[in-house]
Amino acid sequence: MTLPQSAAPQAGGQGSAADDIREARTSLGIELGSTRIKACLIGSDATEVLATGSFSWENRLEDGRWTYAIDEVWSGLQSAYAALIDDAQERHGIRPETFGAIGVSAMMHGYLAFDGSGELLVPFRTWRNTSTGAASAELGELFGVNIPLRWSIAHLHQAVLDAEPHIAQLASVTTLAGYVHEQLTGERVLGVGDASGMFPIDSATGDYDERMLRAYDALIGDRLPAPVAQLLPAVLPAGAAAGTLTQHGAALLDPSGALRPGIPLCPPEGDAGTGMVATNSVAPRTGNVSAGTSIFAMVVLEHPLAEVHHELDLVTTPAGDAVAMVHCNNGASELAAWAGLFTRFAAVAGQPVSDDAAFDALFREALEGEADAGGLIAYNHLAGEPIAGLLEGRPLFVRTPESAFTLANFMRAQVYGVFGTLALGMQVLAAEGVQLDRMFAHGGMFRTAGVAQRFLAGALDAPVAVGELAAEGGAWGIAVLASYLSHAGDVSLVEYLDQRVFATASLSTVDPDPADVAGFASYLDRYRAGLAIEAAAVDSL
Ligand SMILES: Nc1ncnc2c1ncn2[C@@H]1O[C@H](COP(=O)(O)OP(=O)(O)O)[C@@H](O)[C@H]1O
Ligand SMILES: O=C(CO)[C@@H](O)[C@@H](O)COP(=O)(O)O
Repeated sequence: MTLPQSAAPQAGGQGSAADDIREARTSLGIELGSTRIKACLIGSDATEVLATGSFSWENRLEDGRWTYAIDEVWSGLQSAYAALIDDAQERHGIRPETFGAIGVSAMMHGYLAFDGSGELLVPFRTWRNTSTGAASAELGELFGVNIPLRWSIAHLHQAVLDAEPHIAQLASVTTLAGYVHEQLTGERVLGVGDASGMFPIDSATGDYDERMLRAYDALIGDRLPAPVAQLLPAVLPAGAAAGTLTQHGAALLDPSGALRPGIPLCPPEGDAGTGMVATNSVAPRTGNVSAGTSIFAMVVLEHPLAEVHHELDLVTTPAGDAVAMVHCNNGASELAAWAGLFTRFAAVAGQPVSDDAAFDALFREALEGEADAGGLIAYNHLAGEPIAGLLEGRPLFVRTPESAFTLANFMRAQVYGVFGTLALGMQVLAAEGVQLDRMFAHGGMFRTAGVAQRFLAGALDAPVAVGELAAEGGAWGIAVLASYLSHAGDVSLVEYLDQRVFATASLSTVDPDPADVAGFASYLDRYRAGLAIEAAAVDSL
């Protein structure tokens, strides 16, 4: 997800925003996304973004596993934080040294394993790894719920099954947000939404499911050094106190020494939860789609699902309510690769354009394409894609000799390709009878207004809303969760968002165009049939 566009500077740089910063009526949100680490500062009006900062990074495939270096977590956080401080100085004439509250959010799941002295035992294994098939199948059977490949317990169990030597020294496992939060505060805790992507949560207790904890301990016997509950972080709901910034934590975030310790932190959350907050989608029947490096749709459930489906993951809101998620490992990265190719072409042709301008031109062209993309098909599978039954990624573009190979159709096929696997999963959710009042979309694809939004409405055959702060993301969502710390005693999270944060927010909603709906349905038929080509590519290339 991406950050809100910069708010307008206060007149003379010394208005109420500067007062908010000086008097610490602010909340700092930090999100470690797949392609950017983002920092976002809000004031007493949560909808006003006072300053932002970011740092670009990329996962790497090392020894067959997607990872990020831990050193880069810290250098990236420091850069994003420093950029935010500079932005505050430039826009409001003041360098913040303290905040009312801080929150940390990050990509969810995966595996960060530590020994008793806090040493990382193996390189960070991110959500994108699909090497946990045996573990996920065994746990799904044991628990009677879908355990996706990227769940932390699947990573842990796979390491046990593979008898990895580090298991003997294992003292704790956490997510990226949990790790950063612990370094900043000394507290080994996790927001319930992020925890739900480690191990199944019982929404009635707001904690790890007791029955499943016991079943896992019985299965594992002495193959782990401790009962699994001792290895996992403690679970907290939104609004709970989750520790304060220590001297050590302050120095990690701001090596200049200006940042003061003692600031309260909210429970660290995953980007699913902060996406729900950023789109006011935490109440039953609300849904949202996040379209970034990955793409995933979530709907807050009114009733438990009737059956287990491998296409549907169960997580929770930051308040602990059950959410069904259709998650695809591959979102808009392949689209970005094609946009990069065209940007380079423009440069070598002597007409350089910015990345945003290239997206704008290519997306506008896609609007001119045929409703079914002229028979062209694009597969965005850079990484394995469980819903499509693919263990590895092989991005492909396919056409027949008679298909209409134009730039407009090509670009429409690429945008449709981002929504292809998601649409397959959404059909399963619809067949479960899950009702939703609206779908709210967010993420980098919506930086170009009106195009991805229209095609997504066609793909889902449902109205799609995009917020005024269209590209607002998890960094803003976690800043809002941090601001909720001082209100949690008075109002529920749903009320806080409805009444205090989103009361005046305006939305642009696009209804599905019947021609797009029919065109996408025909694209999806070909897309589904062509998955056999993808599987063959994985086998032979
Ligand atoms: N101006 C733009 N218009 C449309 N799509 C864009 C634009 N800029 C970036 N994107 C798309 O947004 C994606 C990044 O989305 P983002 O939500 O920031 O990702 P993440 O949170 O996973 O790092 C890129 O892969 C790219 O395809
Ligand atoms: O796996 C999940 C959510 O379940 C995400 O954390 C993961 O897809 C990363 O999301 P981004 O593509 O970085 O927005």
